[in-house]
Amino acid sequence: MADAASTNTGPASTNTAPVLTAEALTAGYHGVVAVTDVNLSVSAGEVLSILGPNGAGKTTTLLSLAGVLPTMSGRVTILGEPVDSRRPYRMARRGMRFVPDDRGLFPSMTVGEHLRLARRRPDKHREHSVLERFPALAKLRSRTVGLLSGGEQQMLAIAVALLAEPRLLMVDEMSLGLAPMIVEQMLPAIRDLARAEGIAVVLVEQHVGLALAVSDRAMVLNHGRVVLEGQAGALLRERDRVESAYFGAGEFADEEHGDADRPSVV
Ligand SMILES: Nc1ncnc2c1ncn2[C@@H]1O[C@H](COP(=O)(O)OP(=O)(O)OP(=O)(O)O)[C@@H](O)[C@H]1O
Repeated sequence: MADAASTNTGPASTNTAPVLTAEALTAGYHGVVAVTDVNLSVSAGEVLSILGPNGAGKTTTLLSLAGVLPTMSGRVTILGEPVDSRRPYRMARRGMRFVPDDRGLFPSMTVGEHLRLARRRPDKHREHSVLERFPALAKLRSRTVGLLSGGEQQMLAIAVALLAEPRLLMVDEMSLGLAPMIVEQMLPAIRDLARAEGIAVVLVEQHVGLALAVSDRAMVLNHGRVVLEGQAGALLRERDRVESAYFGAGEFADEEHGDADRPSVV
């Protein structure tokens, strides 16, 4: 983690026009609000992490940003165009890739078939440069996806998204069920590609410390609202503020639960 943090110096070549914006985004299910008043902007080459405890509204936010879940109010744009949940193909053509927490792969297809389908152009160099980041995948081309481990499937899902040369990559809980060692390899790999290729990245993550180490900015959601946001490096140094945002200031600082009992999230 220290390595990832030490290289967290901001995107190499940030194009300042935002790739993704949300203004006063409110979203939910069956008329019940789950997240409200989310405002954000992500530029090319920038990594934003959306953090927060279970049920905070992270996935709901990401689904709305990706156009999978229609917004109840507010506005989301990708490359200056309003997101239209009725036209997912158009959003994909514009370079949006969304990796859901169930990875969205076809269990009966092989790794190689996924990689071939994902390439926008018959460009072997692209495949090599993506697979260099995930060397374990290169040896598994003929393996059926249903027989891959969870970590291997996650690597494939990310590789498939990256092969399409996205302008915007959104990943929901990449670390779900993965060994910490794999997460420690994959998150910096995504950050490096984002920097090198100017991809705007939004991560929903439970590994708070690692997410902050690879991100440029982060926001913490709690009970459907943004309760803390800022530069990731600064938040990494101010873990008390992040923990307060997770647990609510003072919630654990009473007689029964001293600060020492408060679980660490960073
Ligand atoms: N399909 C759904 N129908 C109704 N309510 C839902 C649905 N999905 C999520 N919710 C509710 O919306 C709220 C936010 O859930 P969301 O999944 O966005 O949280 P999260 O921060 O991603 O949580 P976790 O870290 O546990 O995945 C929760 O109260 C949840 O119960």
